Amino acid sequence: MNNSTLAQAKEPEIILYTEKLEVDFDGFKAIKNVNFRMRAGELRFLIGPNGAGKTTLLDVICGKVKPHKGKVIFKDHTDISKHQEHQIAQLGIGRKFQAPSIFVNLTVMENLLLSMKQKRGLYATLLVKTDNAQRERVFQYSEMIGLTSKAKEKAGSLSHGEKQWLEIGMLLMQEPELLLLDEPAAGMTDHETEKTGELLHKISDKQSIIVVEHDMEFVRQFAKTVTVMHEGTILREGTMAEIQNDDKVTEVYLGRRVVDQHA
Ligand SMILES: Nc1ncnc2c1ncn2[C@@H]1O[C@H](COP(=O)(O)OP(=O)(O)OP(=O)(O)O)[C@@H](O)[C@H]1O
Repeated sequence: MNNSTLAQAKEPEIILYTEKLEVDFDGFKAIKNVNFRMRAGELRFLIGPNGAGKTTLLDVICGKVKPHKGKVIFKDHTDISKHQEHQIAQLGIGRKFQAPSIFVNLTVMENLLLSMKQKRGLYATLLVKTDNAQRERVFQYSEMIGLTSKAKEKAGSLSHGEKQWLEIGMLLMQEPELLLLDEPAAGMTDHETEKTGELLHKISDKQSIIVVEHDMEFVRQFAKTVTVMHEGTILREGTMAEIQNDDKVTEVYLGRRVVDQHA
């Protein structure tokens, strides 16, 4: 790293950056020399055609995939590229996958309680009495995800969109500083999609978020900054207006205008 890169990297507002990141799957380079960088409080959308390396980049950040080369620097310059997934989660990075992994036979409130950062085991948490601070947190996040009125309903009875919000709420209960979300609005109704976008903006008041997204209408409506990936590299970065007028971006999306398609 040269001096100017080092100076930039030490800027306090940078929450995460990767340096010359490379992921190799048996000789196939899914990520090639990626220098990704984001500031605290950003809501960053990651887009790109199928196979561009978006999910792999999230997998590396959360520790699910180990890079072949390069670094992933989080917050206070900790290189998390060799950390285990649970260590990375403890450091403050939370990942939500596309399929919800909620406990369908437990209530919304119980699901949130179980997700709380604590030393007790899973079921001990449900058996012992919750204290005021815990109840306050459950209330705060059930309110944020719009499920306060359904707090006592079984998670299995929620709509698809509500299940996704519950899982985001469960992630928030762990108080991560950086959330990684994979297509959070996939399969949602228009109304649910709109509410999800608003929720992401609310969360980004305090936390940083990276969203992998295919739905260009959703990105257009809610993105502040967009990173476009293509064939394992970062092709472009900018506002949606800049991205959708970029010839190279249009070209990798098979000549169609980015705003008109669902990649
Ligand atoms: N475990 C793996 N083993 C081998 N190849 C993999 C593995 N995971 C991903 N790949 C390959 O790496 C490339 C990038 O995949 P990745 O899932 O990161 O792309 P993506 O941009 O998220 O695509 P999509 O939008 O289709 O989900 C693809 O060519 C994929 O086939």
